[in-house]
Formats: sequence, structure tokens, C-alpha cells
Amino acid sequence: MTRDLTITEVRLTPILVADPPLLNTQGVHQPYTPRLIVEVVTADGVTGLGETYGDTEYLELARPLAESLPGRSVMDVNSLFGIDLAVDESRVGEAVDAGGLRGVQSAGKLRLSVLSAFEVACLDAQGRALGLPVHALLGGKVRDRVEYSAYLFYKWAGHPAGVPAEPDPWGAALDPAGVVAQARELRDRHGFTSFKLKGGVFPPDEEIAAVRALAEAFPGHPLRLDPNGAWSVATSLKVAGELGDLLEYLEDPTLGTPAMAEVSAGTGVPLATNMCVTTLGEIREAFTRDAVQVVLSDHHYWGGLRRTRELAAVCSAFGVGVSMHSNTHLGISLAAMTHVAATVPDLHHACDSHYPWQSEDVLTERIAFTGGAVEVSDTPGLGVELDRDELARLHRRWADDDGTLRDRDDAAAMRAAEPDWRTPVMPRW
Ligand SMILES: O=C([O-])C(=O)C[C@H](O)[C@@H](O)C(=O)[O-]
Ligand SMILES: [Mg+2]
Repeated sequence: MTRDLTITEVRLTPILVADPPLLNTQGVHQPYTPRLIVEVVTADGVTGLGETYGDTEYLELARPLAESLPGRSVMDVNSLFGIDLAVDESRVGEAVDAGGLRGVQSAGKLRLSVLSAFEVACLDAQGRALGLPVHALLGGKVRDRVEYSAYLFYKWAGHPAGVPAEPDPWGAALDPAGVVAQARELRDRHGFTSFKLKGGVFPPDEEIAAVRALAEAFPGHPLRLDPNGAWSVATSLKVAGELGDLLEYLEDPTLGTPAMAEVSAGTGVPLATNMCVTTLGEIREAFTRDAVQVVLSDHHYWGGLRRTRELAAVCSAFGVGVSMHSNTHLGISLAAMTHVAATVPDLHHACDSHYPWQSEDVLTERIAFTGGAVEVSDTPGLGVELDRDELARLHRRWADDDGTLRDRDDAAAMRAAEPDWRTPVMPRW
């Protein structure tokens, strides 16, 4: 049967999803965080799904892009990237991104972060129409399960008093014992065997103690520490020296390629990044200076699943390892991450995922981790279905918000507890 894969409609649904009070060096997560759900509908009624950041600047780009798609085919993914998508340069500049945790903010990166959701939606629609899973459209899976690591956060027991929020069953984790208890809980629920601690929250000695406690509780398991660039070169070297062999890698101990190169030259601990290599333009300097040994890809800002594979090929050519970065995301993105990760031969580290922290999703069935991994789906497309009632509920929450929560701002969320809090000047330590 010939299918008509012409796009007839694109639906954009911004939502706010519940998020626990997870701490990072910039502040704390808001009680609700914005995401954007993209639906691309074809002439013969197939709907493909995508998901990306839902902050205003992403929505402003997604709207004209959505309007320009009807009449194109979901097969024309390459031409998506040629669509003229003007970014208001005054909104971006050379500053770091709004969350401050994903490296440089550039017009190109913003554009790719929006396009990626449409690419994923087109691939999902292609797969559903052709009866093929997305991994098959990417050349086929080379593994049946994709491993994820437990993403540990220092956290409060709840959002600050008076801040409306969903109930939080996780409890506080503010010291080594709390971090180990959280790791056990994540291991027991999902079977994770490697652990990443989000650092840059407390003075380095406290975070060193937490990693030591994890090593004692989980001997031989891969451990990572990620302070999001909160340390100076000297502090980074001191931490690397103290934690030495306990770490699988140290993630973005310090900011910028020159500083990372200095740390790299002074330690045998591998360095990973989702902050100094986040665009093609940053690769040459970082790789030729041996500043990083592992790049944490992220299909959202690298521009989709096919570009993630291209990134992996470049990394492989330079002998640089690949793993995957995660921000707060829902099941559509977890499915997309899993499909692409299944096709990357040189994936030597478990991927990051925030998904266990998300109590809400827009899928009819949540994606499960078993033994710390997600089974790669062979169902056509991404293999997930939209729960329209839940999508509508989370959209109503977005529509009812007065604008306070529509843009992620971890420093503003922190001020609800510490009114004088300002985004810290880096390096903090
Ligand atoms: O550096 C990283 O791995 C991240 O940026 C992940 C997330 O942004 C995480 O730090 C967060 O959301 O607090
Ligand atoms: Mg990181």
C-alpha cells in the first residue's frame, strides 16, 4: 500500500511537569518544569511524537517551524535543517544557557534544540507508517538493551514551604548517608549498577566524602561526579587526586576547554563533558588539546538522532568515548535516546537519565528500567503512545501559570528558600 506521508498538521503542546527539589550548583529545580510536546500528523493519519525544552525561547522558534511544515513529507528530514529559522540573536549571545548547565548558548544550538523534536517526530511517523522501529531507520540496533546510570542528586525533602508542589516520596539527601540511601533506592527500584552524583552543591570535601561512601556501599561499581564547572583547575586536580581510581570519569570539573585541558594534563582520571563540547564548533579545540575523554551527547541540542550518530562517529575517529547527557525529560525523549543509543557501536558508558525523577509522563505506559537498562523497542516508530488526557492536564497547568514557571530558572527557585541567592560566580571553589 502506498502511504501519503505529507504533513498536514503539526501540534505543539507546552506543558509543565512536576520536578522534585533537586539541587545543582546554580540553585534548585522548580516544582514544575516546562517541556514541549510535538505531534506531526500525515495525510493518512499517522502521528509522530517529539519532545524538547519548553521554555519561551524554544516555543517562539517552534511555532513558525510548525507552521512551515504542512505540505512537506515526513521523509524529508534533511530539508528540515535547511528551514530558515531566525533566532533573535539579542536573546542568546555568548552567555551560558538559561539553566547554566549545558555550556554555551548560541543561536545555532537553540535552533537545533527545537529542530531535534521535529526530527524525532518525523522519524516516529516514518517508522509507524513503514512498520519499522526508529532504530531500524537509523541503520539498526547493535544492542537490545541500553544501560542507564542512577542519577543521584543532593535534594531537600520537599520544595520550600508555601511553594505549591506535588508530593515528594524521595526524602532529603544532603550528606553522604543520604546520597547512599538514595542510590540504594534507585538501585532497588530500577536495578542501576552505575551511579552519577550531581555535585557543585557543597564544598568539594563533602562531595568527596559522598563519593567515598558510594564506593564503600557499591564496591567496583562505576561512579561519576559532576559539579557542572564549579571548581577551579587546582580544586579539580585536588579532587581528581583524592578520588583517583574510584571514578569512572569526572564530569565538567571546571569551565571551558583551556581549563579542562589543564586538568586533563594533570590527572589520569578521564574527563567527561556536556558543557565544553556541546556544538560541532567546539570539537576541534577540545579534541586536539585532549581536554576531554568522553563526550556526553544529547540529541536535543545536537540536533536529533542522526546528528547524534554523526557526533559519535567523530568522537570515535578521535578515540574519544561517548555517553549521554540528560536534563529533565519525559518518556518520548527517553524512547528517542534509547533508539539512538542502541545504534551507536562505541557506547562504552551507561547513559544519564532524569526519568526516574519524573512522577508524571504523557505516555499511556511508562518506560521501565530493568537491571538498570531500557529494552530497545521493536514496535514501529518510537514504540510509545500519547496519553491525551494527561497531556491536556499538564498543558492546563502550563496555561494556568502566570509565567513564573514557564522558563526554567534554578536560581529563582532557590530564592524561595534563600532570598539572597544569586547565580554563583564560577569557579565557586
Ligand atoms: O551537567 C549535566 O549533566 C546536566 O546539565 C544535567 C542537568 O541539567 C542537571 O544538572 C539538572 O537538571 O540539575
Ligand atoms: Mg554534566
